[in-house]
Order: sequence, then C-alpha cells, then structure tokens
Amino acid sequence: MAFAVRRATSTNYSIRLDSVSKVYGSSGSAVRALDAVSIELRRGTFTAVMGPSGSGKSTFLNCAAGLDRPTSGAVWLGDVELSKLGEVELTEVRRERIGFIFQAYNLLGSLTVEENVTLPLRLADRKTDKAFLREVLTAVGLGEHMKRRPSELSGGQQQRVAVARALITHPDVVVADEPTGALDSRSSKQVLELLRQVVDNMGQTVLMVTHDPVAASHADSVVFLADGRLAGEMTRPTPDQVAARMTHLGEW
Ligand SMILES: Nc1ncnc2c1ncn2[C@@H]1O[C@H](COP(=O)(O)OP(=O)(O)OP(=O)(O)O)[C@@H](O)[C@H]1O
Repeated sequence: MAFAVRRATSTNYSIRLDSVSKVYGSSGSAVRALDAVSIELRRGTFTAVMGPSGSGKSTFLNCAAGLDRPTSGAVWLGDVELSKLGEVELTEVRRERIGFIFQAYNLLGSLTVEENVTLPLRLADRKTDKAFLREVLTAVGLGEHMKRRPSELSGGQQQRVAVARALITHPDVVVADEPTGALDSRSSKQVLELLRQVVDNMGQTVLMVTHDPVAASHADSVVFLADGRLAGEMTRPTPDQVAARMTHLGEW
C-alpha cells in the first residue's frame, strides 16, 4: 500500500466537533446524549472511542459522520461544515468522503466481493480505478476471492471486504462502529491490524467505537466518554491501561 489518500481539503484535521450537544426527546423526557463535546481528529491518526454503556459513543460517531445532526454546535469534515448542509448535500458528502464499517458488515448478499467493494463508486457515478481496486483487495487479503459472494466467506473475511469498501472512495475519514464486535479474537486481530496499516501505510484517518480495550490499544489514542461528556484521552494506550480507566469510569 504505497499510495497516499487524495486530500480533498488542506486542513490538518479530518473531523472537528465544536461544542456539539445532542438532546433526544423534549422537556421532561429529554436525554442529553452529548454535552458540549469539542475535539479534533488529526489527519492520518487512529482514534478509538470508549465509555460505559449509554455514555454517548454511538451518538458521537453518528454526529461526527453526518448520520445524525447535533442539537447545537458544529461538525466539520475538513473545511466543510456538515451541520450547515442540506439532506442531499449531506448524503453526497457521506457517500464520497466518509467510509463506513459496521459491526454487522452490511454487505449485499447478492453481489460478489468485487461488486460490494465498488458499490460506493457506482452509487456516486464514479469510475472504478481497477489498479486501486486490486491494490485494496490485495491489502485486505482478498485478491483471490473477488468473485465470491459474502455467504462464501468467513466473518473476518466479510469484515475485510467492508474495510475495502470503506477505502475505495479515498475517503477523508473511515468510521468504524464496533468493527470487531461479531468476530472471534483471531479475526478481530486481523481486522484491527488492517485498520492500523490503513493509517500507517495509506495515511487514512480512522475513528472507531469499541467496547474492547484490546481493540482500543491498536489506536494512537483513546477518547473516553462519560454521560455525554469527554472524560479524558489516552495516547499510546495499552489494554491494561484502557481497562483500568474504563473501570474507573463505571460499569461497562
Ligand atoms: N434515538 C434516541 N432516542 C432517545 N434516546 C436516545 C436515542 N439514541 C440514544 N439515546 C440515549 O442517548 C444516550 C447515549 O446513547 P448512545 O447509544 O450514544 O450510547 P453508547 O455509549 O453508544 O451506548 P452503548 O455502549 O450501550 O451502545 C443513552 O442514554 C441513550 O438511551
């Protein structure tokens, strides 16, 4: 993987949240899922998000990736303010500039590996760069399985297809929500090492929500959330340090 990410913008951060709050419901039943969260993710870094159940991790990820809109505050993807975009533009930005990886892989069963990976390009009416496709599939270890369908692959292989699909558009950021939640420890390790390579060798920016201290230890830094607020950050995390901090934050 010798290529570099195509930069759509010149900012040195990929995502920036500026005092982002998210309130679900109203008045008596309102839940403040995020409370004035400000953070910048530098380009070419791997950040994990951890916190007790209900601390706002998914809400954080969804707001950062334009899947959900903050109640107040601003979200920037490079020099584009997501919170100012209309639905059509936001959909386009998500499709073209953000790569998504979900716990459940979300592959289309009727499509081959190759077709699943290139789907974001077809949806955006963009041509497939065959050399890049081959490079990405080789990088995720699936160069020999391009014509298989998801049902003919293991869970770990399916998630690696999802990683390739997330990379194919040269996104500004790859967002992963519990990417190893459904995998055994060996497949988890492969996927996490792959995400690490994507950052180190391709200069990608990765943001990952996880419950697993071992998974988080593959990141450059871990951001902790508690009750919708930032509750600290740890650089060069080890699994033990992450687990100790999580225990300190409460039940998880
Ligand atoms: N659509 C919604 N409507 C109302 N409340 C919501 C909604 N989504 C999330 N919440 C609430 O917001 C808070 C944060 O939820 P969120 O899913 O972001 O937490 P989380 O840290 O990802 O949790 P978990 O680790 O259990 O997945 C919780 O109190 C949750 O119940």
